[in-house]
Amino acid sequence: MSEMRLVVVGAAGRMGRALVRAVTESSGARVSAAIEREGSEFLGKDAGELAGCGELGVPVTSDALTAFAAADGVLDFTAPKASLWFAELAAQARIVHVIGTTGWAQGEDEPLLAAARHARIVKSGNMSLGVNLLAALVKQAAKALDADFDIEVLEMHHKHKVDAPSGTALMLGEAAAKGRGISLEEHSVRARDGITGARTQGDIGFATLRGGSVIGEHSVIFASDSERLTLSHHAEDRQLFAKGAVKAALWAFEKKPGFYSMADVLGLSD
Ligand SMILES: NC(=O)C1=CN([C@@H]2O[C@H](COP(=O)(O)OP(=O)(O)OC[C@H]3O[C@@H](n4cnc5c(N)ncnc54)[C@H](OP(=O)(O)O)[C@@H]3O)[C@@H](O)[C@H]2O)C=CC1
Ligand SMILES: O=C(O)C1=N[C@H](C(=O)O)C[C@H](O)C1
Repeated sequence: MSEMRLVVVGAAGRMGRALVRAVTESSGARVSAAIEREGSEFLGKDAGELAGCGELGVPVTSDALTAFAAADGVLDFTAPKASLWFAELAAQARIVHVIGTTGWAQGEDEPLLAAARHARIVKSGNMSLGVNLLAALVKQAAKALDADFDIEVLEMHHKHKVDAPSGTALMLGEAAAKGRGISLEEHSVRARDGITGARTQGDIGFATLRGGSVIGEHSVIFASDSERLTLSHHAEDRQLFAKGAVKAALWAFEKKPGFYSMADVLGLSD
C-alpha cells in the first residue's frame, strides 16, 4: 500500500513539531502539508526545519482546503474552534482526522459526530497507551470500591497550557464516573476556593497544577477513612503523544467513516 499522506495542522506548535518528527520517523506515512493560521510568522518556513528533523521540502501554508484535498489524513493538536473547522474540511475531503485538541466546552464537540458521517475521526484527550490503560483501570477500581472512597483527580502540566482541567483529567473523571454508574457532569467539582463546605459524598473532584516544563502528570486518588489507593501516569516525552497520533491515523486509514477513540485504536474499548 502507498504511504499515507498526512497534513499536520498547527505545525509550528509544541505538538505540531513533535507530530512532524513522528511522521518522518514512521514507516507508512509522510508529511504532505503543514498548516498554520493566516498571518502566522511561520508561513513559508520548512516544516522539517521547524521540527528539527532537517529540510522536508514542505513549507508551512495557511491553505488547509488545498492541503486536505491532496491528503489521506490530518493530525490536529490545535484548539477547539480550529479543530471544528478542520473536521468540516476533513469530512468534505473524506479523509482521516486525528484530533488531540483539548479544552472543549460542554457539547462544543457535537458537530464532530456529523463530520464523522464522512470522515474517519479519532479523538482523544490523550494518545498514549499508558493513559488509555489507566482509564480502564480507573473504571475498574471505581466499580470495585464503594461510595466510601472519595475520588479526586490531580494533574500537572507545563506553564504554557491554556485549558484546565486537562483533557486527560476529564477522561479519567469520565472513566471513574462510568465505573460508579453516575454522570460526571452532575458530580464533578472542577475547582475549590474559599468556604466550600464539606465534601459531598459521590463528588468527583479535580485539582490542577501548572508550572515549568512538565509534560503531563495525572493521578486518580481513591480515599476512604482507612486506606487510599492512587493510580498514576507520568509522561516523560511529548513524542509519546505524537507517535500515538500517527498510529491512530494509520489504524483509521483502513476503517469506515465514524467516530473512534484511542481506546478503539489500542483495542482497550469495551
Ligand atoms: N491528546 C493528546 O495526547 C495531547 C493533546 N494536547 C493538546 O493539543 C493542543 C495543542 O497543544 P500544544 O501543541 O502544546 O499547543 P501550541 O499552542 O504549542 O500549538 C497549537 C498550534 O496550533 C495553532 N493553531 C491554532 N489555531 C489554528 C488555526 N485556526 N489554524 C492553524 N493553526 C492553528 C497555533 O497557532 P497560534 O500560536 O498562531 O495560535 C499553534 O501553532 C492542546 O489542546 C493540548 O491540550 C497536547 C499534548 C497531547
Ligand atoms: O497540553 C498538553 O501538553 C497536554 N494536553 C493533554 C491534556 O489536556 O490532557 C494531554 C497531555 O497530558 C499533554
